[in-house]
Amino acid sequence: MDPKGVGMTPVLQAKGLVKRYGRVVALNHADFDLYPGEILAVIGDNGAGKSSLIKALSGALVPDEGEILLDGVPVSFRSPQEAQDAGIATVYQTLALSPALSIADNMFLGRELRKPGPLGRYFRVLDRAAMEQKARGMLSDLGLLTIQNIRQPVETLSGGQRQGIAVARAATFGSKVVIMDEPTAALGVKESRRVLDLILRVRERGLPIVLISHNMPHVFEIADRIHIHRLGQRLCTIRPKDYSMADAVAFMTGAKEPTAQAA
Ligand SMILES: Nc1ncnc2c1ncn2[C@@H]1O[C@H](COP(=O)(O)OP(=O)(O)OP(=O)(O)O)[C@@H](O)[C@H]1O
Repeated sequence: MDPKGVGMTPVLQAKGLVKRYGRVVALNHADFDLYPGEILAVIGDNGAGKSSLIKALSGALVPDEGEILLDGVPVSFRSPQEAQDAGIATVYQTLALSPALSIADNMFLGRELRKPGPLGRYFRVLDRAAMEQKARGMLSDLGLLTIQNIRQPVETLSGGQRQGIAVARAATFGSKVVIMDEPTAALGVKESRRVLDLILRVRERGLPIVLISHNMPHVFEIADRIHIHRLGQRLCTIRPKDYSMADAVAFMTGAKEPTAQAA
């Protein structure tokens, strides 16, 4: 599928990001564009600066130079919370879920619904029924209702199911962008399949996704565009249908240079 949003204002954009760690330049005038409704994969060799880029976009790192724009408006995040509040939801490899809490509790962690009226307002009584109903609705929208019991503690779920909860949570709360860092790295074949399907379903709902992955078959299967990062900057972006996986790896490692058009 062709990315729908290319040519429109990027949902999330970075221009000339620089991040130095002493003498190491992790980001060397890096640019980034994510368009509405697309799955953008970010690939690059170890140490190329992918994590630094993602951290800058998600508020976990403050760049030394450069600009970040959300819906065309310059933003500067001083913490991941600020980025999240602005609509940038990040699902990390090490998931920020509380294992002992239920699925519904995890989905509403920090955003609990209270009972209407004085019970909720003054006595802070949680509206469990409403949370469970909303959680169930969201999971079923995303095709995740193989999870039978919304009250079941998250520690009883598989890795793929946990990713599902984290993504559902990210997709529920007014997010504009979902960033997923190596979502399938720790998963088996079947579970990976489910997570890839989930990413496609999130796109169907209109949310653009940034997918950081070392898994070329996964990237080539689901990405609309691929941002290739090398030596702290964006080398080029390609469409999977125009190039082979071998080409992408060759660009990544520097074995081959992209055409002027891709660069
Ligand atoms: N906190 C830090 N302190 C010092 N150097 C750092 C720090 N974080 C990253 N770097 C350096 O910055 C460069 C880019 O690292 P980054 O983690 O962004 O790359 P990456 O593409 O995500 O790599 P990988 O695929 O291996 O995770 C590397 O040379 C790394 O050693």
